[in-house]
Amino acid sequence: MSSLVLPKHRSFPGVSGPVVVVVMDGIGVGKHNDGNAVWLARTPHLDWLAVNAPSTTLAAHGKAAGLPSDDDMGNSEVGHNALGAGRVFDQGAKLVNNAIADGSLFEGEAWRLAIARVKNTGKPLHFMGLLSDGNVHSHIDHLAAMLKAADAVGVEKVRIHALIDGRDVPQTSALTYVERIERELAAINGKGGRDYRVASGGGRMKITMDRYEADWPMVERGWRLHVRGEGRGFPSLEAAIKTLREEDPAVIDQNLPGFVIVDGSGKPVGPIEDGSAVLFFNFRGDRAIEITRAFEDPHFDKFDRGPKPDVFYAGMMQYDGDLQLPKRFLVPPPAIDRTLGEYLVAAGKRSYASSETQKYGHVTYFWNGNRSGKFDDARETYFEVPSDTLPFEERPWMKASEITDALIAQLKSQKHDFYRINYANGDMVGHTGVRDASIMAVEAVDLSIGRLLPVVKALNGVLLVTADHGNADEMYELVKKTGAFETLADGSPKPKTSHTLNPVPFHVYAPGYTFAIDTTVQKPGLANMGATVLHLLGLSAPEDYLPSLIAG
Ligand SMILES: O=C(O)[C@H](O)COP(=O)(O)O
Ligand SMILES: [Mn+2]
Ligand SMILES: [Mn+2]
Repeated sequence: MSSLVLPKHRSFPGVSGPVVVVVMDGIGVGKHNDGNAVWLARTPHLDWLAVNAPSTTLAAHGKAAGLPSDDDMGNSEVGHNALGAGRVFDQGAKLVNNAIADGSLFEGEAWRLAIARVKNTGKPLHFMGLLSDGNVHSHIDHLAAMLKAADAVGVEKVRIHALIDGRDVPQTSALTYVERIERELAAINGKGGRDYRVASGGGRMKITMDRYEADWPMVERGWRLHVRGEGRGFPSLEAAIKTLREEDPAVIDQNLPGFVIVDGSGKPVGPIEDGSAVLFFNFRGDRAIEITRAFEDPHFDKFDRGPKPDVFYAGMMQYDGDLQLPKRFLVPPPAIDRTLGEYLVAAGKRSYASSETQKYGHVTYFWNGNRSGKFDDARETYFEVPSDTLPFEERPWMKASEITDALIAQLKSQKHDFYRINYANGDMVGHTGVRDASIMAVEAVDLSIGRLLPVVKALNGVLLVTADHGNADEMYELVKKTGAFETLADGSPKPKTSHTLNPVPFHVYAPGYTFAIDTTVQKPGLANMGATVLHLLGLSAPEDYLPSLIAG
């Protein structure tokens, strides 16, 4: 293993104050139009930085973030991994594609044990996960490939627990995926001897996919539906979605209430019982960890699980390498090593990381290459501000002020060398599809940045302002070919809830220093952040890190 001790930077001794990175989650640089909440927002500080601070934009999606193609929008996981790791790693979406294409997924131990379990017991093989092609947490192609493979090896009974998306894909697109999966199931069942069906479901922001322990009752609701078969019954996934939409025409997919599928006599078709196997087919960890804990932790106390079924459980990936969660997984996760955080600890530098609950793991766990622990308790301080648990469009300022208060106090204490924070607003409010609330969200971030500027200046520090991917920069869906707004039946623009393909800003606020952007850097992207921070701290980056964005 190469040494973690880095030599001094060849020409720069390091700034005399702190280096601060602000990640404005979901604030990209998009077209100037009526759907761009970032452009529409009144942002005097970001505007000032764009004119007066060395600035550029960074690629934050597709291959620059380790995703299969440049049609893949960026997301928090891949974005923070790139920011914190100094290099681009092939990410879950791509690794799973490869493992399916070369067959290694089906040769792995987890798959073989799952199949063996259900063949021995005659119980169903359960697939749980996000039913869409968003490619952020999951991809429906992966599920389809596994269904075919299960059929090919003679698995008779399959049950699917479908989390409905509308957050990484258009806001009411669920039936597209329902139609696809029902087609796959019908093709398998049609040959005879198979009983493959959907067993339960619900909107991903209502059940199962909580993250960072923001809302355990969400996971409990999912557990009751998937495992115990307790919930409102419908004859099919399609009937459930259509009825729930009729009852509440304003509901968008991510917020659909949970349900179970029942047979003619009203009995749930697929509770998860002893002897079965459960494969959670999401590859991304943040929203997979809690349900995984419910399945695996013998001392689980976050809600009353009732009698825990004796099942074989595996995730698509291992979601947390430190905690070994889950123990079994279908595809090995990216081996993200030698992250910025680890190098800083080895260099004796002290770091502070903070956000509110919704993004807390982004600046800790994702930033550190999907490790939940610290590298060094003495040199690292992490601080979480509890997030609201109400709809974010109702509080678009979220906890930006509290994160800023804490950061300013820490900066003034002069205890740390490197600070990183994430403002969740642009992203979490952007995902609601409410444009006007998103404008306020961006303004709240700008206000907070305005408070940081004089503090950083007084300490002779440097503030780097960037984002992990776009979101609030496109609040209306665009017609691909023309770039015009898509419209709803009443002619109004169709709200967009997902991330964007846009680049993100990068500003270097460094009063008293004469930094310039290094314009020779090819295709600057998020993964250039690692070397940039090391440079500013007077350290030379490891050879395989992408170069610093600052000249010199
Ligand atoms: O999990 C989510 O909320 C979305 O799927 C992606 O958003 P994030 O990547 O910004 O967390
Ligand atoms: Mn994000
Ligand atoms: Mn997001």
